[in-house]
Amino acid sequence: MSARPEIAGARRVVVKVGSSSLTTLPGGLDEARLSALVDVLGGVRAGGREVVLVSSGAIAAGLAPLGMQGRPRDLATAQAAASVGQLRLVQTYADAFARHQVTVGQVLLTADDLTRRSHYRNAHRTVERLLALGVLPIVNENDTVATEEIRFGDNDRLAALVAHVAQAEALLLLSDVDGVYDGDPRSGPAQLIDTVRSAADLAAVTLGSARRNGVGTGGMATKVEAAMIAAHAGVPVVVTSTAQAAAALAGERVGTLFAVAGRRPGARQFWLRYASRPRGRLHLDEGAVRAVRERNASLLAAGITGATGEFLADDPVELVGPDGTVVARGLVAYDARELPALFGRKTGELDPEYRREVVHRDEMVLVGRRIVG
Ligand SMILES: Nc1ncnc2c1ncn2[C@@H]1O[C@H](COP(=O)(O)OP(=O)(O)O)[C@@H](O)[C@H]1O
Ligand SMILES: N[C@@H](CCC(=O)OP(=O)(O)O)C(=O)O
Repeated sequence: MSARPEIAGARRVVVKVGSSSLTTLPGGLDEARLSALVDVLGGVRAGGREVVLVSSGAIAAGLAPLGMQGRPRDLATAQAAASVGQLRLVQTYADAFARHQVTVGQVLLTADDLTRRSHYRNAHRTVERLLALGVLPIVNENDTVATEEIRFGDNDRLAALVAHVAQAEALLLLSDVDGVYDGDPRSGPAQLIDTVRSAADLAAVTLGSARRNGVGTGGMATKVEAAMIAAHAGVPVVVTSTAQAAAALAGERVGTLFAVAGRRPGARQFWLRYASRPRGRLHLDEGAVRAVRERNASLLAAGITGATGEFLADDPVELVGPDGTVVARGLVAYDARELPALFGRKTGELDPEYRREVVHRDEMVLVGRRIVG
């Protein structure tokens, strides 16, 4: 039996690989390393498992062809580099996977594709259909159209969301370091962490950011945050180096395992907690806060004192207590402009069309539990 049966037994895996494993600053795309990873994933596919690849590297792969020396600081140039680099990246993958008789498909996502619920369902359907057709989806952020405000920013978090979208049974976060250490191994001796079962296991850990002059973006902090999100959503995660990918997927004890820390939540609950972007706020009185927090109740108009934001019915909003604390997140049943006439009114006093809950319990998640740190 393997050391990590939950990884060895996973039939559908999401594998995320970072820029630092695929590219070098002076040379651009490192085809030998990319090809070595494809050989591993080709083998995994031949063994009957499904793979979704989340690959960074578009911007880094575009630098050398454009004669650029470093990662561009301005958005427009980074987008231009991504436009050139993404094409090279997927073409190189397509050629390498073809040698394993595996067809690949490109899936470019913007944050909006996951923060809007209808788009989220659409992304799920697309990935599901690609897998059903035997295609290996290669996912990246759609850098050429993503603007600063709407970026995922780092692909580690994107990979955690994709693991949920794809209903994966394991997530592998690959980088140039073989696991999570108790301190940045570049800055001195550090100890590898074998397993993380809760945030407490990371209490004494220092997580550095990516090298300033390197090609990666997030460093270990974004990987750990992404791993915690996935583990809380019922997906076990291994953080390790690309060189150890085969061993990790075979369930060997390499890198750092983030053990499953929660039951897999429903799609809507997961989406609300981790992927949605609130479009406004509802201000609750004390009674409403207690009802929502302690009695598992839906939010009724009677307990709302005000609202801010330009939201429409079915948008995600934050539910805020009188002291400004965010209590919950939920889907609001009315447009912002309809609400002021309802505030503080008992349900029986309202016109029949306004008698439904402002936020239904089934469309709400309580907030206040930090998942990292
Ligand atoms: N506590 C830590 N444990 C392991 N690596 C760390 C830690 N803190 C910082 N790092 C650094 O994070 C880097 C990986 O992040 P990054 O360059 O963003 O990777 P990628 O491009 O593969 O996503 C490693 O090179 C490592 O030196
Ligand atoms: N979408 C960007 C990747 C951003 C990113 O997260 O990079 P990395 O830290 O290397 O995983 C690109 O393809 O260049």
